[in-house]
Amino acid sequence: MRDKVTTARRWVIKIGSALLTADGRGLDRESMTVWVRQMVALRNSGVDVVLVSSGSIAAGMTRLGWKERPTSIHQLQAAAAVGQMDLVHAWEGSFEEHGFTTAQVLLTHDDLSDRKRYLNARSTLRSLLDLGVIPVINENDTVVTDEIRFGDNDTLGALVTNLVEADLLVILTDKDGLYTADPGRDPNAELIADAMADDPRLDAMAGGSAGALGRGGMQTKLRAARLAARSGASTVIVGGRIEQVINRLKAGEQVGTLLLPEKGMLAARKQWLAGHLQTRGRLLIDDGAVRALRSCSSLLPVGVKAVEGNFRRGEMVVCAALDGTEIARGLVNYGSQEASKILGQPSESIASILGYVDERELVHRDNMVLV
Ligand SMILES: Nc1ncnc2c1ncn2[C@@H]1O[C@H](COP(=O)(O)OP(=O)(O)O)[C@@H](O)[C@H]1O
Ligand SMILES: N[C@@H](CCC(=O)OP(=O)(O)O)C(=O)O
Repeated sequence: MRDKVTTARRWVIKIGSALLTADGRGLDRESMTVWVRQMVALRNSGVDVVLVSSGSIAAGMTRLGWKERPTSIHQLQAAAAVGQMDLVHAWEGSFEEHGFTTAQVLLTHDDLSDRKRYLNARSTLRSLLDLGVIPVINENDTVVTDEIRFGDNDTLGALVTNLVEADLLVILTDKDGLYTADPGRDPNAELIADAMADDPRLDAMAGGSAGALGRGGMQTKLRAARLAARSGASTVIVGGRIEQVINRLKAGEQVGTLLLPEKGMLAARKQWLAGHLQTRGRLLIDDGAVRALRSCSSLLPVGVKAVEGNFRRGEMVVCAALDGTEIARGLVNYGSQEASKILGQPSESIASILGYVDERELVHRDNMVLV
């Protein structure tokens, strides 16, 4: 099941206040550099990374010397305005050490509910990703009012996952994952490894309240997983202090709780795939591959006879039989130049031909619609 994590090409990583601010002692810059190192490795392996970072209010409180979280919205907004400076400064400095550029993106509910602004935000984020920039997103706390704020960044993380069509939402928090009960209160609570996001039994388990610094607790993380599932994305809720947590997730290790979208949701993604993307090229496939695709298998390079067009990894291509009949469309795992080199070859040879392996499939069945 962890292949949903290892094969995901676009990750939204949300880091909560409880983790980022070292339990209220200001920003935990040391941990931030550790996560940055891993996010850089992820990016270098070809995965797009979008960071949703909380912590502005908590960082601002420390800067202003406040011990207690204020209750007045204006004081919270003032703290957020102060702390956001610290926050982006710390992320920027840390990514810069690895030669990566960051961008601050502050969003409000209105930005995502108004179609024009939604599309605008989407284009900007896509452009940033195309430029190889790491977007660092938070809620625009200074302008939102209580009634319209997301409040917790779990929800924001999920909406950003939908917005950028990410395959995976990773919620880093202060507990190792979702437990059968709040582990702070129940010593017998057990970690859940995998579940369907829509499993109703999870509601009672996530019922406990948030920690002192976070806003949502597990309830909002579960809701976020369900929101992310709407666009076919999986969610991992995992402890941000687990050593090498991002690297281990990428390697397929079973850390944290994986919440999967239901099958119907995947169908929705496929519907979207079918209707909304321009195709950039064509793969001509042999009869064996036609049969494999029609029985819902992935397309392997071995079944491809010719590559037409100029496309990049992640773009939509047509898979057609040798007589030109269109069989399927899907998102391709290798650009046209690489695809031409590995066509007709067994997947085991990809590494020796290209010098690296992204995926053994040319088009994975999850990213393919039969025509
Ligand atoms: N079933 C559960 N499993 C794990 N943690 C839970 C559960 N129910 C409630 N919690 C609480 O949720 C907290 C994490 O949420 P929160 O404080 O909002 O963190 P963050 O700032 O990372 O969003 C945990 O510290 C824990 O006290
Ligand atoms: N946007 C605000 C609040 C977000 C917040 O605390 O969220 P979370 O840590 O995810 O529960 C901030 O940056 O402090």
